[in-house]
Amino acid sequence: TCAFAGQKKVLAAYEEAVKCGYSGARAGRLHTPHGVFDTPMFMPVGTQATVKAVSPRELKEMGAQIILSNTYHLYLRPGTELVAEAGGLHRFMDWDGGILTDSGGFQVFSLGPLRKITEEGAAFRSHIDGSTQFLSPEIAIKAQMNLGADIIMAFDECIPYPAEYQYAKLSTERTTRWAERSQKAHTRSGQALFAIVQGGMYQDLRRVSANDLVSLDFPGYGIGGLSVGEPKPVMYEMLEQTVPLLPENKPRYLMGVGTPDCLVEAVRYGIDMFDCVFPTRVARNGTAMTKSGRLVVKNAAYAKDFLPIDENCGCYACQNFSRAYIRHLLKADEIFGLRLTTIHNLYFLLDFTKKMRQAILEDRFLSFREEFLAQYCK
Ligand SMILES: CCOC(=O)Nc1nc2cc3nc(NC)[nH]c3cc2c(=O)[nH]1
Ligand SMILES: [Zn+2]
Repeated sequence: TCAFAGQKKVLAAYEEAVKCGYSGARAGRLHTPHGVFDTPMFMPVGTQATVKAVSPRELKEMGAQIILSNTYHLYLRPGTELVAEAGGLHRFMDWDGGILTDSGGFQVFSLGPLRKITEEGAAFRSHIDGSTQFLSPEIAIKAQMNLGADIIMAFDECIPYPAEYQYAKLSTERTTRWAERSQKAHTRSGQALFAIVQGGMYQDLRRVSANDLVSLDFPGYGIGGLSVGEPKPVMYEMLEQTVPLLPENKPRYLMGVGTPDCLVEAVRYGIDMFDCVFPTRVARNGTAMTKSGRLVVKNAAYAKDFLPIDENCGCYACQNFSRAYIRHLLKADEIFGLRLTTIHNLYFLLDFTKKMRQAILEDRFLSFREEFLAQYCK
């Protein structure tokens, strides 16, 4: 079950609100078998059943609520039946918070050398051992039921960017048929199946995709096919076309996003949930996220900088270590260096979503957004 109680601020006069630039931002509570979680929320990505370089205890400590794991990877290695025998993904990785698994759709199309997509599903070669593999809605849902995540995703095709209108149309219609097959294959109660809106960068296809999936009645909706290289204004335009068509009392999850500037814009359009590998990935090459932009702590400029990455940051790295120390560890290829930059970046994004939630609840989200964007350079 996944009930969403959006605490959307009730506005006296909607028209009045629109004039003053009222946004669709809302602060909600997501109910799952592993707890009730606040939105807007950022979900750390733990592709292979671990959020790289940090422990479940550290994730808890920094305020992570729901984490993401990739079905495609776990299906290939160690196998989703094995995880089921181990007691499911929560037990396997010792995480008692929420878990969301993706259907493997995106990875198949972006990772493995793709073989062929048919009505039945997608044939591809494993990026691990080159073996020929096949994923379909039924196989992807069975794999996710084996993993036992709280929220699972319908099998979809993330349309590449750019794509011809005709291809986007056919693919989106197929994703809707796959969503229906995912629904029929999903027999595990207590687990929420989200559909994924596609439509490429075409307004009309986005609206058709959203309306068709809403009429199939899912407990939540992912917005896919974005953050695939399109200009940000195009992504925002697709959000503007899609989000208003989704039920207000259900969670909206924008996949693969992103940087703080994208998060604050997407929240303005009414997005509740985000995931992105960016904070953990850039951390591993020594880049820290701050409210004024990125800080490459590996740079020589910080060799004798004995201040923390961010003096106002409450994370373990900023409370105890200097830029000079972290730079030294990174230069010396010490694993602890990557752990500190990862802890900081995850904390930064988790704290940022907390600040957005607070701003929404206190009806000052638009000024929060203005102030943040004025200071943050991409
Ligand atoms: C997380 C649930 O995802 C799925 O099951 N399919 C899917 N995943 C995506 C992941 C994405 N990451 C990015 N940018 C980094 N864009 C994405 C799109 C999809 C998608 O359309 N469909
Ligand atoms: Zn920090």
